[in-house]
Amino acid sequence: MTQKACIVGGGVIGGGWAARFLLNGWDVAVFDPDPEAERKIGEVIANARRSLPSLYDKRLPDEGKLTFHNDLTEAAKGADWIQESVPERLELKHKVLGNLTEMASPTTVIGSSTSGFKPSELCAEGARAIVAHPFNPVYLLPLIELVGDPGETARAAEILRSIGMFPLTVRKEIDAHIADRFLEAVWREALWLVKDGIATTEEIDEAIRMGFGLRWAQMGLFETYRIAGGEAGMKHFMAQFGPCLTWPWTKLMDVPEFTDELVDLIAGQSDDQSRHLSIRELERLRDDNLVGMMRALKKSGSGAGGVLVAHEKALANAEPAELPVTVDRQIPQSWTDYNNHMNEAHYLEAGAAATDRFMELIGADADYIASGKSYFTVENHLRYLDELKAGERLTVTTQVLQGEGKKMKLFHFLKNGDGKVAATMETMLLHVDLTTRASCPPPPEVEEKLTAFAKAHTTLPVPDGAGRYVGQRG
Ligand SMILES: NC(=O)C1=CN([C@@H]2O[C@H](COP(=O)(O)OP(=O)(O)OC[C@H]3O[C@@H](n4cnc5c(N)ncnc54)[C@H](O)[C@@H]3O)[C@@H](O)[C@H]2O)C=CC1
Ligand SMILES: C[N+](C)(C)CC(=O)CC(=O)[O-]
Repeated sequence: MTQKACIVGGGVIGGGWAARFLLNGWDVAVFDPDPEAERKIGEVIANARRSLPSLYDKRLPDEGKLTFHNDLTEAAKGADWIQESVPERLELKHKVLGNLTEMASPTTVIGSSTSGFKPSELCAEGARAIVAHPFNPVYLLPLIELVGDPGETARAAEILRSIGMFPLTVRKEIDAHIADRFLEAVWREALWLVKDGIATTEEIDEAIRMGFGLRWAQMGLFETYRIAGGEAGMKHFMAQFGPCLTWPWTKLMDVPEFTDELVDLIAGQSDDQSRHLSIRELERLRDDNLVGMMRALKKSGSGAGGVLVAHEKALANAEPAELPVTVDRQIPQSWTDYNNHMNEAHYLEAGAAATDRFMELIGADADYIASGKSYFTVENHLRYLDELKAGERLTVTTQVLQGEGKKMKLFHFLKNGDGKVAATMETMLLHVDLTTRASCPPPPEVEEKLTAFAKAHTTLPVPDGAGRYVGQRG
C-alpha cells in the first residue's frame, strides 16, 4: 500500500521533504497557510525531478500523489510520517507539534526539522516528536540527524533509509545537534573575517570551494587530517597542530554584534557576488554539481556515494516481461547536450548497461568476473530513431539473436516513457578467459542459461534493423 507523508510548513525545507517523499513513491499532503505555498513547492519539486533520478541507474518508484490542504487534520489523516518544518520559533513549534500529537495515530512518526531545538524543548508541553533535521536540498542530500526517543528514532531510521537517506542518530541531545554546531562555528568566523575587512564573501567562498570543501565531501574531517599527519597518521598530526589550540586561530564564542550594518555589509557583498543568477538558477547549478559529485562518489562507495549504492540495490528490479528488461531508469540531465536531447554517447552507455544486466541474468555477474571469466564486446551497431529528453523514463529490453559456444549476439530496444522504440543496439560479444585474454567457451552453468534465453527468443520475429549495415536504405 502507498505510504503517506504529511508536510506541515512547505517552505525551503518542507518543499524539499515533499519532493523526497513524492519521488520515492509516497503520497504527500501539504499544509501551509501561505497562499504561495503550492507555487513554491511546485518549483522545488520541478528541480528535484531533474536531479534526484539522475543519481541512480535504476528508475525510482512511480511518483505518489501530491495534495494541498487548508485543514491540518485532513492533511495529517492516515499519515505514516508527519514532518513539521515551520519557522524556527519555539512557541510556534510547541503549538504545531501539540496539535499534531493530538491528531496523529500512535504509530505515526512525528519529525521536526528544527535546526537547533532539543527534543526535550520541543516536547516540553506534552508533544510527542523527534528531531529529524535535514540538509538543504533535502531531496538530494542524504543526511538526517535523528534525536529523541530511541524506539521512535530507530523506526524513523528504517523509513528514512527506504527513501535513500542517511539517518545519523545523535547519542545525546545538544543545542544544534552535530552538523549545525560546525556550520555555526564556520559561519561566525566568516562573519568576523568580513566585518574586520580581512576577506569578502566571495573570497571566503573561494577558500572553501577551491580546497577543503572538496576534501570534506568524501572523507570528512578526521580521516582527512589523519592523512595530513603523513605516515605517522593522527598522532603526528595532533603533535604538530596541537599547540595551535592556544594560538589566536579562531574567535569561536566571541560573536560579532548582529547589527544592521553587519547585515548590509554581508548582504551587499553577497549580491555583488551572485546577483547574476536567480535563486532558482543557483539551485539548479548547485543540484547539477551535487549530482555530478555524488555520482563520482558512487564509484568508490565513499561518503554519500555509499548511501546511493545501498539505496539502488533496494530499488525494485523491473517486472518480468516477454523480453527481459535490462535497464529501467530516468534520463539524467547530465546525459543531454547542446541540442537539448540525449547525446549519442549515452545511447551506447544505456546499451552497455543493458548488456551488463543481461550478463548478470545468465550468471556472468561480478563474482563470476572476479573468478576470471567475462564477455568482451567486439562489435556494436546503433540506430538512432527518436530523441530522448532529460527526466524521461528509459527502458531497455533485450532479445538474444545468438547464444552458442563463445558467441553471444544481443539486440537491445531502447524505449522512451511511452514505450516507443527510440533506438536499437545490436551487439556482438565473445566469452573470454581474463587470464589469457583469449576467447573460450563459457562453463555449462552460464551456457545453459544463455541457450535457454536464445531458444525462447527464436520464436520471436527477427527485429527490424537486425543485421543492418551503416547507410543501408529502408
Ligand atoms: N533553511 C534551511 O537551510 C534549513 C532549515 N531547517 C529548519 O526547517 C524549519 C523550516 O525552515 P525553512 O523551510 O527554512 O523556513 P521557510 O520560512 O522557508 O518556511 C517555513 C514555512 O512554514 C510556513 N508556516 C508558518 N507557520 C505555519 C503553521 N502554523 N503551520 C504550517 N505552516 C506554517 C510558512 O508559510 C513557510 O512556508 C526550521 O525549523 C529550520 O530551522 C532545517 C535545515 C535547513
Ligand atoms: C542555517 N541552518 C542552521 C538553517 C542550516 C541547517 O540547519 C542545515 C543546512 O542545510 O545547512
